[in-house]
Amino acid sequence: MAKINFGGVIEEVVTRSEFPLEKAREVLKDETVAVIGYGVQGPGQALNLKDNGINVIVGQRKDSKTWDKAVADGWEPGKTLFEIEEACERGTVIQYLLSDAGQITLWPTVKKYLTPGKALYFSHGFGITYKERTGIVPPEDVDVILIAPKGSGTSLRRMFLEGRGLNSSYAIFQDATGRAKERVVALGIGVGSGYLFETTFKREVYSDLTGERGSLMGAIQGIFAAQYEVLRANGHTPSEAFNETVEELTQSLMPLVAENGMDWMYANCSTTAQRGALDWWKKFRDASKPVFEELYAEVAKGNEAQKSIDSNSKSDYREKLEEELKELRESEIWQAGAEVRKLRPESP
Ligand SMILES: NC(=O)c1ccc[n+]([C@@H]2O[C@H](COP(=O)([O-])OP(=O)(O)OC[C@H]3O[C@@H](n4cnc5c(N)ncnc54)[C@H](O)[C@@H]3O)[C@@H](O)[C@H]2O)c1
Ligand SMILES: CC(C)(O)[C@@H](O)C(=O)O
Ligand SMILES: [Mg+2]
Ligand SMILES: [Mg+2]
Repeated sequence: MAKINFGGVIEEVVTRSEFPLEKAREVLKDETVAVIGYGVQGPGQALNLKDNGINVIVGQRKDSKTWDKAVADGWEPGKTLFEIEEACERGTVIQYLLSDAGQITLWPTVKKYLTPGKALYFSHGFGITYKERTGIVPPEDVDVILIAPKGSGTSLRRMFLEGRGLNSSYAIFQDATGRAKERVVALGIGVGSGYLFETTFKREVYSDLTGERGSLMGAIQGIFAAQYEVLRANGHTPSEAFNETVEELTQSLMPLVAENGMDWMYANCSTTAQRGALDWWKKFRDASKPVFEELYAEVAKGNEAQKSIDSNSKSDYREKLEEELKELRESEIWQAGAEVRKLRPESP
């Protein structure tokens, strides 16, 4: 494993050059990888594994939209696409990619097929870490492993097709066969990861729940809304407020930050922007840090997991969710955004 100095802290990572695809194929040559669930991660991981020459089948509920999607993606019923139970029976690696709530419901069924020597694979530390709440306790004679792509399943597939790779974390919760490490790393490379960094199930779920509620989605949406509302309240038009809040960030600055870092961005904007951004960032950090601390504490107590389990198990879950998503979709900022996106010269 390569030792990398991340800003003064040495970590070990697995790169594709030290664990090439040929090695992954060799490790997995006698395995049948059953990808259970074809929502967001399922398609990305299953298609990348297939294109990487791994023996993979998909397990999905019949008579569902996602079954039809799997067929449209080229999975063949009875050959590479099966009902969940049949796929679990055929798989030697069971990639448990149902929604976290679906994993709880289906656990008694899936557990039956975890015969000795199989591997149970997750892309989230949720089910295992919060086992008192999920009831997911695997038998002791199977490997329990995790590859968590750090991004959407949509990006996992898109980046793979572009010859790039999304980074993933990996973890071993249980090594029953003595092969858990080579299995998990081979699967990580097989699903198209750019490189792999080590974690535990607990650290994965704590950081993931914090990130998606925080700077990846929750906090950023909150900051977008706050700035947009202030600009609008002060007489700025929707197009001006949206461009100055979101469009410039995603289209101009973030690609540069992705390439070079925020430190470079600070060094390569106007002196005026530089002065202001240097003066204001600590104020924003200090204002938001207590919220992040509260968020992390809620995650660590299991309250965020419980909220998500409870809301997912309500009978009117879908309707309530649709109402909340509609509110976001119909908010002025995202309505303005839809128009701004259409005006991009490259838009169809
Ligand atoms: N969405 C992402 O991009 C992403 C990123 C990293 C990790 N993850 C993790 O990967 C796993 C899968 O997430 P996802 O977003 O792809 O899931 P999802 O919400 O898209 O659902 C996946 C599948 O679960 C099936 N399902 C849900 N409830 C079911 C039930 N009761 N019985 C049978 N099938 C059921 C759905 O039909 C669907 O095919 C989760 O552990 C998630 O935390 C997701
Ligand atoms: C793609 C995300 C936000 O990183 C993932 O964690 C999820 O749960 O969908
Ligand atoms: Mg997540
Ligand atoms: Mg995530």
